[in-house]
Amino acid sequence: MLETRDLTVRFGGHVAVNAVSCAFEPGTLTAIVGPNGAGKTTYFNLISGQIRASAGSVRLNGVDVSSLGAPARAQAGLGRAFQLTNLFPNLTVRENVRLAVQARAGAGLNLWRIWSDRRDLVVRADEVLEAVALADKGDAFASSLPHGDQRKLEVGILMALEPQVFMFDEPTAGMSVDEVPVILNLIRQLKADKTKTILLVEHKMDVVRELSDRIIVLHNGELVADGDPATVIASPVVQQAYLGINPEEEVSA
Ligand SMILES: Nc1ncnc2c1ncn2[C@@H]1O[C@H](COP(=O)(O)OP(=O)(O)OP(=O)(O)O)[C@@H](O)[C@H]1O
Repeated sequence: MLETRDLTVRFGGHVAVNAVSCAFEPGTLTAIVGPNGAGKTTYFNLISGQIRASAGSVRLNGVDVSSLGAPARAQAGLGRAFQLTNLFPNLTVRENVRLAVQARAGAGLNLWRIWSDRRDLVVRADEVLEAVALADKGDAFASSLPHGDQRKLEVGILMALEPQVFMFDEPTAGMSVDEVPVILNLIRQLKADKTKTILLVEHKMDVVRELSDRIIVLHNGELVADGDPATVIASPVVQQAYLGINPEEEVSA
């Protein structure tokens, strides 16, 4: 469904993502891990079109989308949660979700005109609010929500847009311990839909271990490991980067 071929970006002399070739299939959740500065967010930016590649390509359903900007890639089915930047702070929670539902239905963005005769859209918006556990906060302004609820709303908006590819960049960052399970449950629900491809950048290895079908590891912009979670987590590069364990010392100890 989604593929990067030799995807590369240089910032001045620095190669932040270096010839990364990888294909992502529907029905799988792939975690992208690696130490700080490894190029994970930059790789996401290249896929979603926030930045243009210096070389290589991004293909969606076999079509090269490399020349498209971020909005066109979103329309083509690449959905990315943007850590709160895609919320409308002065609209209510329900209005935020409704706008996304409307956009998905191709019904334009006039919040006040459409709702009386599109009961299906109302129902869908309410379903999404239920799914992200925000049904009781539908009338609150997005700006008034605590951080964790804003992150849930952001996921709700993404769900309402029904992309083919869901991209989550540290979806639980800044959330309190009791809020984390809600987001993880949502991602689990999305995973159950075998037509969706999910990419997840996440530092918390327990989350990665639990959710992912596959892990790829970036290091200095390069793809250095790719495989099933157990194998990749046990690999020297991950042990060293995340757990501070030097496998050679372990062996000699
Ligand atoms: N716009 C930019 N201009 C110059 N350098 C950049 C730019 N964006 C990223 N970089 C550099 O590219 C490298 C990769 O950064 P990136 O944010 O993708 O890493 P990351 O793996 O997401 O890190 P973290 O886990 O800390 O978020 C870093 O060295 C970073 O400083």
